[in-house]
Amino acid sequence: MPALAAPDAAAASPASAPAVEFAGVTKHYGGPAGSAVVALDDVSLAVEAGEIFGILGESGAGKSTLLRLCNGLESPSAGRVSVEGTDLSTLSKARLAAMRRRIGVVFQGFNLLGNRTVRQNIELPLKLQRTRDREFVDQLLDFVSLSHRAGNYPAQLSGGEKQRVAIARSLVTRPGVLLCDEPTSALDTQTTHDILNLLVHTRDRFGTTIVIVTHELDVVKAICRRAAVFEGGRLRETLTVRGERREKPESYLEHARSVLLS
Ligand SMILES: Nc1ncnc2c1ncn2[C@@H]1O[C@H](COP(=O)(O)OP(=O)(O)OP(=O)(O)O)[C@@H](O)[C@H]1O
Repeated sequence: MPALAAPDAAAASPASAPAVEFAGVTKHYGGPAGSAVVALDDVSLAVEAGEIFGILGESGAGKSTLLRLCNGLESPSAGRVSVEGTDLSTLSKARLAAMRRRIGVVFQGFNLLGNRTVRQNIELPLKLQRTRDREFVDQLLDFVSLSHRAGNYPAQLSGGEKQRVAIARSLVTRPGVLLCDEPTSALDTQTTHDILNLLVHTRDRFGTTIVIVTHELDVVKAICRRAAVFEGGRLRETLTVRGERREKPESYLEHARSVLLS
């Protein structure tokens, strides 16, 4: 198993606009009996193009809300969310839809269609746009090492394979930004390592900026250059990951040995 690639190998020049920028963003939701829940409170952060950026926080910290604002599923109560230099609130419905195709999403639960094959799942976003790109789909199947599984259905795949299909599907519209919501929480240690490797390769090959929401510090340590720590909707601190990344063991047995015998 190769070690993970350097976390900032493809970081873009500082001159380019941030891939994602929050400027003074607050998000309220209506609570019971007219009360309001403040899910995000005056959050400002910038994710550089080509960066793999972590979002950390305990349950209810506001992580999912931040992702929904990033891909324009929700709009802020105050402040500005920009993607690739464009303030999402300035976009017409059609242009927001086009922008959302520049933003891929990968979920903890994979969200694959059970009655479609691996290839059909990957092709689905193109089909919804009434386009085809068979050659790119073939390239993506190869990229995620699933060419031999193209005709299989999700139920015939392992969790790691399902997540690789989901990653290929998220890349088929060639997004500039990939949002990952707890992408490895349902996976074992070795499979987590493989998926994190794939995310690093995605950034290196396609230049994709990756924002990864997780509660797993090891995940951030393995692939992120920086991570924002949220508590109760507030950005408490943005940390720069320091030190040597621990190389993951070659096999599950070695991992078990290193944990149980040390
Ligand atoms: N649609 C909604 N309506 C009302 N309150 C909401 C809504 N969505 C989120 N909240 C509240 O906003 C706060 C932040 O929620 P959010 O889901 O963003 O947190 P999270 O960090 O992603 O949590 P988890 O890790 O459990 O998914 C919580 O108090 C939550 O109850």
